[in-house]
Amino acid sequence: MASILFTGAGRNVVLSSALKDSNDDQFGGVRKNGLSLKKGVPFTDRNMQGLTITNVATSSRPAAVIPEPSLPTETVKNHNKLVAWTSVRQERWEGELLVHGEIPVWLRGTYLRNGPGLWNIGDDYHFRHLFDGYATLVRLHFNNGRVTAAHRQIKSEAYKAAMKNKKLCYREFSESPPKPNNFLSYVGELANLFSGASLTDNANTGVVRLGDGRIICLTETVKGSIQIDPDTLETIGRFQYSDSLGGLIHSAHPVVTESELLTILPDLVNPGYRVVRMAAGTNERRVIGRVSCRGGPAPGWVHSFPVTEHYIVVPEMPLRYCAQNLLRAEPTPLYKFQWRPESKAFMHVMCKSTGNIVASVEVPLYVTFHFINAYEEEDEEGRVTAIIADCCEHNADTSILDKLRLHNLRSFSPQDVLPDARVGRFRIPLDGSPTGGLESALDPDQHGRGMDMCSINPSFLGKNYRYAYACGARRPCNFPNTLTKIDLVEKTAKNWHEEGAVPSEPFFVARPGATEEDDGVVISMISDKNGEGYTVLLDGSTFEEIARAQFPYGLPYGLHGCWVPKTRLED
Ligand SMILES: CC(=O)/C=C/C=C(C)/C=C/C1=C(C)CCCC1(C)C
Ligand SMILES: CC(/C=C/C=O)=C\C=C\C=O
Ligand SMILES: [Fe+2]
Repeated sequence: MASILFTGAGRNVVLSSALKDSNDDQFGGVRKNGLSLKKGVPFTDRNMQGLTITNVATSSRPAAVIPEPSLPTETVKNHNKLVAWTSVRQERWEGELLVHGEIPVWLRGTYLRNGPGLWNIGDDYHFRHLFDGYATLVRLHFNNGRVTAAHRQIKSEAYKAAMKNKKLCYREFSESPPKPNNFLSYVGELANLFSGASLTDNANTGVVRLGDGRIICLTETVKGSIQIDPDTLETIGRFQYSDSLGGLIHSAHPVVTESELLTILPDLVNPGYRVVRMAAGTNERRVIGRVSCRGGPAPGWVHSFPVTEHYIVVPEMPLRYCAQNLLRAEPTPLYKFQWRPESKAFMHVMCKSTGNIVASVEVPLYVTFHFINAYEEEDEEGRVTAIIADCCEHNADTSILDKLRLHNLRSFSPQDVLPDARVGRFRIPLDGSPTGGLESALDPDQHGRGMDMCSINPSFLGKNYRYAYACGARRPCNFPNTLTKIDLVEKTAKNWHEEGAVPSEPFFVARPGATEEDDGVVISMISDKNGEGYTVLLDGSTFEEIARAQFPYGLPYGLHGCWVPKTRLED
């Protein structure tokens, strides 16, 4: 085992790198024939981009051993370049991060982030779209003002098959294995699609902590629900639903509380949506209710959905699944979807306890991936008159999907090509009115007309709330490049920005005992323009930076995270 000593302000950080072939890793191994790391180089130097490492451990003792690890040649080109859209494959990496500023001592626990961090299969196959990449977990563990980090690939069947066979083996978001060349194999392929056998289980979108403590990584295919160990980031295995509900696809973002998981299963055969509940401690989903589509011919894409205290809102977006596109091997402009404005847009409201639909209204056309939150609006007598549901809304323009192609993201032109987005606020009346409203909750210029990747204080889930955190824009840009705190009452935003950097979803963690909604910190991981990576902590209230912790190499962009509080047992 070799170690790299990194010295920084008042603390020694040792990255011990096992530069042997690892027995527990059937795919990896350190790549050879690359650059050598200079002895004694502090880790703020740009020296470890794009590493493929099998095993790294940390140590807090001062180390004298200075290794010369080999880096892959391709890492050279990442120097001085944003690494957000570059594959960084880590079969396993762990290390303590150098902290600047002060991490509050009350912040004790683990932030896990999932996302597509590997967009190639060897040298020959390169994915096209951000959402295609193989799932990559990053872990930040906060304890007593210190941060340790880890980084590891999820071993889905899709990932293992790709690494073993050196080719794409399952249907990913935008890509499918090559088309069969004769009728018989085409029929087989059809059967594989409808049985789900050819769909990916690459759980690259989110990670949730169930009420019973199990950690599940998710994508939009039901089979892509994978349990991981939050301490080691090891893949435990597929999360098996014990019910017989079937279903091939579900929302990438279930709503998870201490007692249950709620999710939506779109029904492509008989267009509609099944809303299901899985109680904590079980693997069994039970149907709460079903709602049929009002437009057609297929359900709208449900990447996420909002809930209030008593209701589940089922969005029916005019960006709909498309059976023909699902069958195609080659990508279409909207991938597996189709924009059907003539089919209109709807919002359905289902009662959580009965499954009854209490409202189903037509709303203006919209495009969203992420709902922020929802709540019940009451009159003076306390009667619920409407549901307010907020989302990151892309002005009913599907072009954002194309902008998330890797080619576009990697084009570092100063052109302002990120389409405008806003906080879209739906008002869904519960008085039987046939239509609902959709307006901007604040002037989108407050957040640079960019808006996505949101979080709230989880204690305000489903309740009247004031603050949302998200990624916004400092123009010109081709991707959201700020962190923004939205005040929905004052209709203002506070913005954090560092030139050339791409921040990931700001994640709010409340201070234990807090009484104010914004009393806590916001965590984000940043890929900066120099090819480096760090995590930043902002004060949830002032939105000022309070600390940053530097990674020894740049991180690929990641999507969504969750918080695993430190348990008493760990004290
Ligand atoms: C990363 C992200 O936000 C979304 C990922 C979505 C995926 C992987 C969707 C995959 C699908 C298939 C492989 C076939 C069926 C349709 C669909 C759910 C889009
Ligand atoms: C990263 C993203 C949209 C950015 C646009 O402004 C959407 C991610 C969706 C999946 O989680
Ligand atoms: Fe998402």
